[in-house]
Amino acid sequence: MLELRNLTVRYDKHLALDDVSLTLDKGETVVILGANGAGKTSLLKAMAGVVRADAGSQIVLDGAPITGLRADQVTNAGIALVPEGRGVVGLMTVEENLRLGANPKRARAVEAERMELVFDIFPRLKERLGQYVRTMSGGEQQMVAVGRAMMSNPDYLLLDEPSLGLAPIIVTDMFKALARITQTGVGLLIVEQNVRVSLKHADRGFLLEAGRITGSGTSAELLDDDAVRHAFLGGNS
Ligand SMILES: Nc1ncnc2c1ncn2[C@@H]1O[C@H](COP(=O)(O)OP(=O)(O)OP(=O)(O)O)[C@@H](O)[C@H]1O
Repeated sequence: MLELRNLTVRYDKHLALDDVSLTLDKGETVVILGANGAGKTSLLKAMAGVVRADAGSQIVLDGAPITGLRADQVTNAGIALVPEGRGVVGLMTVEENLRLGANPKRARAVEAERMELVFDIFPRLKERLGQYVRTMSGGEQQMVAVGRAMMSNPDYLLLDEPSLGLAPIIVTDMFKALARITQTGVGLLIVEQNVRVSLKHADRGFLLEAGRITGSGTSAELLDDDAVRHAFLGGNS
């Protein structure tokens, strides 16, 4: 289990995350819903070791504290981040991008086996191995980003707005691929503004407003929640 206990993040005097606590199990999908500037990216970056958490914050992986680890150490511990904007290398091919994600320290399976799993999840990547990523569509680039993160053999995958800028049909395909990833036992933490689609695919969710958790529940509960409807789904729709 991955646990956040009282996670607080500050940029100088600005409090971006205030005492956030939550848990994520292997094989489950949890979504963090929040408007622009709510702190969603900061939450994932703190978990991934990209930004520093304040004193008193605890990030705990299977009972062991991992607070303060560097990004590469967090990846070695089994947590992979798919950043906003995807972070793929446009001037490299699909294959080169995937190999960048391979992590010898977590080589429970050899690189070729990881690659086969990625092709199983995203068959198109196998067909496009030699294509330069910058020539790919947004949806295909998102496949490369998720595939690359999967190459590190993570137990937990953190995804920053995986649906951003994608057409609805592509978003549906992406969430189907993510569901396939959870079937392999990986836990997913997804931050999203696309409330309907993400709740449809998630087990549970949290509402993040101005750096604080203001609500939580199963996906069905959140879809039925007045505050969620009001904030994200256009009133009573
Ligand atoms: N490096 C930084 N320096 C100063 N302030 C920052 C920094 N990064 C984020 N912030 C501020 O922290 C708050 C939370 O930002 P964050 O990017 O985590 O929100 P978000 O929910 O991901 O927003 P968005 O959906 O717009 O990406 C915002 O007010 C933002 O301006």
